[in-house]
Amino acid sequence: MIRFENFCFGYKPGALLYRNLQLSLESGKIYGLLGKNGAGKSTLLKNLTGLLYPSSGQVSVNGFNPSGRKPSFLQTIYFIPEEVHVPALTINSYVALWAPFYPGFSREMLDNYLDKLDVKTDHKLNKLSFGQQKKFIIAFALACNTNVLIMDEPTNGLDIPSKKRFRKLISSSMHEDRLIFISTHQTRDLENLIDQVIIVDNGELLLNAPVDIIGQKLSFKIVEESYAAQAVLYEEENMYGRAVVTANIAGGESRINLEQLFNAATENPEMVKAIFKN
Ligand SMILES: Nc1ncnc2c1ncn2[C@@H]1O[C@H](COP(=O)(O)OP(=O)(O)OP(=O)(O)O)[C@@H](O)[C@H]1O
Repeated sequence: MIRFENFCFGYKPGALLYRNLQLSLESGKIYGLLGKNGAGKSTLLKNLTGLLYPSSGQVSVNGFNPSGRKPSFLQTIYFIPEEVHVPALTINSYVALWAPFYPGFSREMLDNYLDKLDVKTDHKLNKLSFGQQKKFIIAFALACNTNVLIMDEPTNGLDIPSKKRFRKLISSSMHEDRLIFISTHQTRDLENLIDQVIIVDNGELLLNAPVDIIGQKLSFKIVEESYAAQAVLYEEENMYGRAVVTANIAGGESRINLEQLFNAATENPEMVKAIFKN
C-alpha cells in the first residue's frame, strides 16, 4: 500500500538526505517510525503526502503518486503534522467545511472519539488548549476513516491519561484495510501498540522488522555485572540492574524495549543490520 522505490530526496541539490531507499508497508499494520532529531522522519512522511517530492525514484501510496495531490488520492489519506493549526471555528463548522473531503467520515465516530479523549465540544477550536486541539485533530482524523493514517509525534502535548486513551483508540480503530504510520520520539507511547518498527538514520534504513521477529532475533535482559558471554549491542544501568541488548541465541521470544532497541540500532548499526539481514 505504501512503496518507496529507489527513493532519493535532498533539500539542496547535491546533498541527498535519502539515497535509494527501498521500503514497503502493508495494510493491516501499525508502523512505528523512529530516528534521531534531523534523521529525516518528517521528510519521509511529507513525501508520502505529496507535501515534498522525491529528487528521484518513486513513492506510491494506495496506488497513487502523492505528488499529484489528486482529490481521489487525498481522500484516502490523513496526515497529522507535528504542529497542528486549527481555525476559529466551532466543531460543527469545522466538520461542515472539512468532512465532505472524506467520503468515509462518520460524525457518530467523531463524537465518540471526542468523548473518549475528553475534548470540550462547546468552544471554538482555537480557544482550546494545545493538547485539546491535538486531540480534536486525532479524533477527526480517525473519524475520516481513511485507509492510510500518518501521524508525526501525535502524543506530543497529550497528558498521561490521554496518551493511554490514544493508544486504546488507535488499536480499536485498526482493521485489515488500514495502515497507520506513526513517527515519534516517545517510544513508551508506542509500546504494545505497533506491529512493526522502522528506524532511519542518516537517510538510511537501519531496521524494518515486526516486533515478534525483533523479539526472536534480539534479547533484552538484565545480567550480572560480570556478564561477558555475548557481544552487547547496547547496555545501560537502570533500576533493575545492568540491562543489555544482545543477539537472541537462547531461542524463544524476548519482550522488546523500544528505547533500548533504538539505542542498539543507532549505536551499533552494522551489527544490528547483520542480525536482521535474513
Ligand atoms: N525545509 C527545509 N529546508 C532545508 N532543510 C530542511 C528542511 N526541513 C528539514 N530540513 C533538514 O532535513 C533534515 C531532516 O529533517 P526532518 O525534519 O525530516 O527530521 P526529523 O527526523 O523529523 O527530525 P525531528 O526528530 O527533530 O523532528 C534535517 O537536517 C533538517 O535540518
